[in-house]
Parts: sequence; structure tokens; C-alpha cells
Amino acid sequence: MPTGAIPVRQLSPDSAEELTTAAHALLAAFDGRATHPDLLAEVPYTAASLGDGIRHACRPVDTPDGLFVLRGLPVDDEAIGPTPAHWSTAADAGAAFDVALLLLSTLMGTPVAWEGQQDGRFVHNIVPSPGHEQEQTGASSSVLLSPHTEDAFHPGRAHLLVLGCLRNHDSVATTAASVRRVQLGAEDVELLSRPALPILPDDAYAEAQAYAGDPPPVPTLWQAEDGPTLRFDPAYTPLDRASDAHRAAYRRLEDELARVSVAVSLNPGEVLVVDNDLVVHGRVPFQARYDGTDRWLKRSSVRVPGRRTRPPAERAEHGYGQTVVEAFA
Ligand SMILES: O=C(O)CCC(=O)C(=O)O
Ligand SMILES: [Fe+2]
Repeated sequence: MPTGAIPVRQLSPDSAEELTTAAHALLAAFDGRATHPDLLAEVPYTAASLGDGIRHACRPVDTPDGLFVLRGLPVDDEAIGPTPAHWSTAADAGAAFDVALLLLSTLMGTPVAWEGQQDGRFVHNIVPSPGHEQEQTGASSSVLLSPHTEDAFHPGRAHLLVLGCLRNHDSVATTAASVRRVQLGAEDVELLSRPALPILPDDAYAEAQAYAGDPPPVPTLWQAEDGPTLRFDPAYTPLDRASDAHRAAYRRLEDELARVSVAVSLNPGEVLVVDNDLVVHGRVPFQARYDGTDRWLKRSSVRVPGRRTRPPAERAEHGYGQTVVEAFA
């Protein structure tokens, strides 16, 4: 997998300091609790006070790679404490970074959360967890996390996925592949643009998996005004229900995505921003340590108001009963 040519946006030391200071001040005003019920409402005011350097770094994804890495945020490996063993025990670990991610996310759009995932938090903890090694979720480790659109089953899924790194001693790579880099024949594009198969809720959504309604078939590819977009999650797509021709086209798309995939091994303080309409992401397998020094990412999801990167028919989908919660609503 190529690792070069990943667009990098470097925050100046002054901008990094400005952001960190703002995050700490906001956190201090709410007892150090990133999940304090009143903190979120203050985030837009603080975000509005941030300078042009930070704003410029948060401009939309502007290359066909559909992603960028933001560098320059400081992380003190001692101060953040041990990596939590599970998202549910993370509490306020790494809370200042949560707030920094919320500020960045707010400059990019509107942060969103899910009632049914990680207790409705706006910033998720992505850590390997005992007993979950082989799942297709962020908590796994020993298996390849196959390339997927985040929350592909739902019409309210994020436009942008923001992955901030607190710790990654083993340089475990996130993978990313852009639909704008693949080459497919016109017939494949035509087939994959038909709503033939549903995408079922993933294992992070136990409640949605029990939803009684009919799964709506959705197109894999969509021609938006500014180019192709995709909605792709093979692990949760019942491909056995498709025609042979459709399945073959799907496999060719999968192969192409593998061909153009890049590996992004995040260092502490780096933030990967992925356009969830252009790019599928995943993760290479790794051996979890379970000693408090494990890989630790923070994740936020962002909706960009007014974006027209998706088929209008999506708006009628039931979303398997899951509710997406917009910050500041
Ligand atoms: O661990 C990673 O690098 C990515 C995990 C993932 O798919 C996610 O956080 O959405
Ligand atoms: Fe993901």
C-alpha cells in the first residue's frame, strides 16, 4: 500500500497553542468533563473566536484523495494516562483532546452523535478491547477492519469522519481509499448505481440490528455534482442476494479500492479527516497489548449543512430506528 502523497496540513505552533488553550479553558469551565451536559452549547462560541490559521486548516477536503492529516497538536503521553480498556470506562480520559476535536469539528460543520452508540457521546474512544478482537468495529484488533463507509446503514451518517490520535506506539495504520481514484467500466458503474442491496446496521448498533422494518436497497455509487461518491460496507451487505453480474461488479469495485488504498499511520497529535462520501476507511490487523499503552484514537463525526453528495431518495429511509443527534440543535 502506498503511504506517500497524503495531503498534510500543518498547524503552526501558535495555532496549536491557541487551540489547546481554548480547549483547556472550556474544559476547566465545566469541571474537566468533556461530556458535561452544558459544555457542548458553548463550543460554537469558542470556535467562533479561533483565528484564521485554525480555520484555514479546517477548510473542506480539497483533493480527490478525499482526506487530509492535520498535524501539530501536542499530546503529553504521561499526562493523558493509560489507554482505557473499553470505551465505556474511558470517562474523562483525554478530555482536553475531546474538546479540541469538537472545536475543529465545529469549524468543519456540525458534530453528530448517536443515541445508540458509546452512550451518545460526541467524541468516541477507539481502543482495542478484550473479547472484541475479531469484530468489524473500532474495538477489534487481530482482524483486518475491512474498508467501509462509516455508519453506511444510515441516511444521517457523517459527511466527515475525524480521527484524532492520542497514542499509537506500534504505528498501526488506518487505511483509506477514494472512489475518485478508482477506475471502473461504464457497465460496472451503471450496475452499482442501482439500488439493489441494503446495508444492514453494523455490530456497534445492537438495537438497530433488531429493527423490524424492511431493509431498503441502496445504490453503492452515486454521481454527485462534483464527482462520484460511494456508500459501501461489504461486511454488512448481503451480497448473496445479488445477481452474479452485480456481485462481480461489486467485487471489481472492492479490488479497485484495494488498489488505490493508502495506509495512514497516525502519530500522537495528528488528526485524520476523511470525507465519508468519497473515501472508505479501515484498519490493518494488530496485536493488542492490554497493558494501558494500547493504540488510542478519538473519533468525531461531522455533518456539513447543505452538502449534495447523496441521492435524494435517502431522505425517506428509516435508518433502522436509529436517531442521529446534531450538536447545537
Ligand atoms: O481504528 C481505526 O483506524 C479506524 C477505526 C474505524 O473504522 C472507525 O473509527 O470508524
Ligand atoms: Fe469506521
